[in-house]
Amino acid sequence: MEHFLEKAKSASRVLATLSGSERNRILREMAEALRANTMNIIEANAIDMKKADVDNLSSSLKDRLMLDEKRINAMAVAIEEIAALKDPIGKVIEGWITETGLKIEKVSIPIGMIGIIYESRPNVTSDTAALCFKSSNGCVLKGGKEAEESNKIIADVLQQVLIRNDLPKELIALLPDSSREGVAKLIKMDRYVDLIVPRGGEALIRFVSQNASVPVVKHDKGQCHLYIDRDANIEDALKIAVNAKVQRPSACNSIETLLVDESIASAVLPMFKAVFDRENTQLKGCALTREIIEVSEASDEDFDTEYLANILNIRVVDGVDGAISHIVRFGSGHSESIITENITTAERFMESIDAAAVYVNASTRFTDGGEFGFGAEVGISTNKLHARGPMGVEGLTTYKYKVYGKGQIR
Ligand SMILES: NC(=O)C1=CN([C@@H]2O[C@H](COP(=O)(O)OP(=O)(O)OC[C@H]3O[C@@H](n4cnc5c(N)ncnc54)[C@H](OP(=O)(O)O)[C@@H]3O)[C@@H](O)[C@H]2O)C=CC1
Ligand SMILES: N[C@@H](CCC(=O)OP(=O)(O)O)C(=O)O
Repeated sequence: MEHFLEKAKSASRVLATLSGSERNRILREMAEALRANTMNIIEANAIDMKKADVDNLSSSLKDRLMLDEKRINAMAVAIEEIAALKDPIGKVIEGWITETGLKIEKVSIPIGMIGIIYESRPNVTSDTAALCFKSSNGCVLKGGKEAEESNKIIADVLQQVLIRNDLPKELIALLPDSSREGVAKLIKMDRYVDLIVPRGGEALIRFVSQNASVPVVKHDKGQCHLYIDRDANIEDALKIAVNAKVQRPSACNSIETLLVDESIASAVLPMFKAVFDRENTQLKGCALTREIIEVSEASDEDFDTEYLANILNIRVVDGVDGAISHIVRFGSGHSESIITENITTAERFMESIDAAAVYVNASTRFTDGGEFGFGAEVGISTNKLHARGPMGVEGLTTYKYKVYGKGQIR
């Protein structure tokens, strides 16, 4: 492992010799290579999917894992969008001249070597590789075990492009030992790895936070909420609630709980039940909810559960403050939304909620690198430092001060 990481780290230094336009050209080649290998990728993915069937994996896991022509094309488009972004490296963020006449420039630079541990979602392999390459970072990727064959072929296709361009293939590397022991070693290799991004469920985040000596940017689970205020436009609220739960329940940015202002609960809950029944959503409710509509009981454990499935809790709360209290207790700092036409209430929610993305009158499903205009994302950072929310190329940079003198001494 150490030898492999040493090689990968020294490979990452080669990136400093490439101009932004060269990196973009190579990225566009990577996109084309993915398209050209569509059938090979689908074949490799079929092996993973067959194993997923044999192992009886959940429908949300299979939905994340599955690749078809459309999804592979979307991966290629994401790389092209990343290529089209402004170069995040070498940007003078600020510049000034001090009293002593020193010219100081704060300039963006790559972080170096990034280790990314993620779920069984093969598009993350090409998305993160492309984001790292664009921002001149080397990367070591460790995807979920269920996606092994898909990840291998995607990484291989991208590496072949590097080789054709006389670049070391280790710039985009899969962790050779993908076992839990391999992860345990990786997160302690601070000599070679500059940042670890764990993207996944609670067990992964806990393990990495407790054991890493490399700095970590957590991409934790999404325990997301939608609050329907007394001043909500109910037509919008119904549409947004359905989208935030049903469009892709397996995604971390989908909601798990609907919070409803008690002053409108008896009028609106039957409407929410009707729309969710049409979507076959399994509803669970608090005691007040169950006085109004017929649903099964939601316990505190349910309010703390990320279903990643078409299941939704409903809780009646005492206005915006009740919603904020619930979110403070159960939220995971990912994405939260309020539906209201009242600007004061909207602002109160915006200012009080401590999450990576806080929405007014929109679906939490928008917390996504592509939707934010970043081309793709390494993931949704639930950290406050160093990056927050969809982590794109900007989140993969740091800076240094370049100080130009004319013989000054202090
Ligand atoms: N914030 C964000 O950006 C995102 C968050 N998520 C969250 O991820 C979860 C869904 O992913 P899920 O399928 O459960 O993924 P897991 O958390 O089970 O797995 C993700 C990765 O972590 C590894 N892993 C898991 N547990 C450990 C551990 N204890 N020690 C070392 N490595 C570990 C897995 O390896 P292996 O497979 O080899 O066991 C895999 O590579 C949801 O909670 C979702 O909200 C998902 C996507 C984005
Ligand atoms: N980029 C994603 C968000 C990340 C995410 O949810 O990942 P996952 O939990 O693996 O489905 C999207 O909304 O498309």
